[in-house]
Amino acid sequence: MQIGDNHHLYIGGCDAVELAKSYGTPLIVYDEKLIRTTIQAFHEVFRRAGVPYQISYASKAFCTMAMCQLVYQEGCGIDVVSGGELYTALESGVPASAIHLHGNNKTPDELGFAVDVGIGAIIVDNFFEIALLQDIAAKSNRIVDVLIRVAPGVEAHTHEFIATGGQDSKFGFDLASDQAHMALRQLADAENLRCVGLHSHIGSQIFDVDGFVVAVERLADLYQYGVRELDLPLTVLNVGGGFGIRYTDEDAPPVAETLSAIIAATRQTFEARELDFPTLWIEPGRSIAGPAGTTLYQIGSQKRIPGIRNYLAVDGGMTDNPRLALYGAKYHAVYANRADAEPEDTWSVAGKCCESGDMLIWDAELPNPKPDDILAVFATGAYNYSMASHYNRIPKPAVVFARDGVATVVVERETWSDLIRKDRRLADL
Ligand SMILES: Cc1ncc(COP(=O)(O)O)c(C=O)c1O
Ligand SMILES: N[C@@H](CCCC[NH3+])C(=O)O
Repeated sequence: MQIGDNHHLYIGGCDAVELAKSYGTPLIVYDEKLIRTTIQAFHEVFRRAGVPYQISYASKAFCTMAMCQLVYQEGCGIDVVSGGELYTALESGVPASAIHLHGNNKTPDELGFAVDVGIGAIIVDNFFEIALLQDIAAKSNRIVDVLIRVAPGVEAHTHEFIATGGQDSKFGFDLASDQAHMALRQLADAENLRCVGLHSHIGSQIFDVDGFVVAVERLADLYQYGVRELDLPLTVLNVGGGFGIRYTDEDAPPVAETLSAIIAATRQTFEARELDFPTLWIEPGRSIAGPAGTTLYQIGSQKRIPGIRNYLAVDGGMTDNPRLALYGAKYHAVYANRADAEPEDTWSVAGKCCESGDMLIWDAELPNPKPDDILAVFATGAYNYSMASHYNRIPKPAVVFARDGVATVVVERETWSDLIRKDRRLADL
């Protein structure tokens, strides 16, 4: 946390209080340099290991044109999971060849769009999709590079709603019951699909490397089967994203160590099977976007319930950050206008939605609030704006990138008129 002589919080060299004044609240402020240095740190781990690799930013964490431009400039590909994300990445100027498409239920339109623009790869998720995609690729007379998404039966130690690699998951081909092997056999026979790799993503906000290592070992067996038994042109092992970040002091993210351990496990398992080291893909989302984002809110109403709890309400809430409501997520906050003030009491930070679960932080240690306080909630860069809603017809906040003291609006604040833009009045009333 950077604090100026005026005791204000600074983000990317910009005074957060001035940002709130200039652009209004809630405001999501990204430290642009932090996004860049985080990506550079990922590159560095791979470069030091001297292995072929690709970093694909999982745009679901925060998908806007500016973010796609930035991460592509830093040498990332883009992982998209819908036609809308694909469209955003393409409109930002990222070439289709640097994009790959995920999803457990891609529609024919989405697949057709991806094939038409010449997407880099499609990660096929299920048998229904193999048939659909083969048909679409044949009709447009193209050969499409695909990876298969494998459910490796690994339980990542994270919230059950964001664990995705276990056997009972809606994502991917089950490895234990041989469905993944069967998928590879089908792809070996699919004339317009070229299976170039395997993918697994075991979950999100993971701190423990063991799940990744087990997934790599299991995928290596399947990879060996694909190369040796089916003569597939496999070159890619994509281990997904999921690297945990620090939301509060309880979290201690070992991102570089985790990545190094994944590289070492890949080296060991592939060498043991006398396979060439694959191009190792990762798809970090949260770890790139999350720590760089801070949300600024104007403090509003307060109440003390004697012997029970103190509530402090802000001018946003679950509409811009649904993560506490969904996952019981924890956040750290300070007042941006007196960022070094000592806590005086516990204050639970509530949103302004008509919902008791609309909370941002339970029992935060904070100074007693004053009317002009601006609350800064840290690590809100991932799965906040991208999961924002219009519940209670609350417009989505503005987003700025701050760098070397200069702020740039990358998403305009929505207005009430934006909210009714797609509404149509009944003609006869
Ligand atoms: C297939 C896939 N790749 C990458 C990610 C990004 O995960 P994270 O944001 O935890 O890095 C996700 C989301 O969990 C995902 O589903
Ligand atoms: N949206 C979730 C993570 C899901 C990741 C997508 N597979 C979160 O905020 O933690």
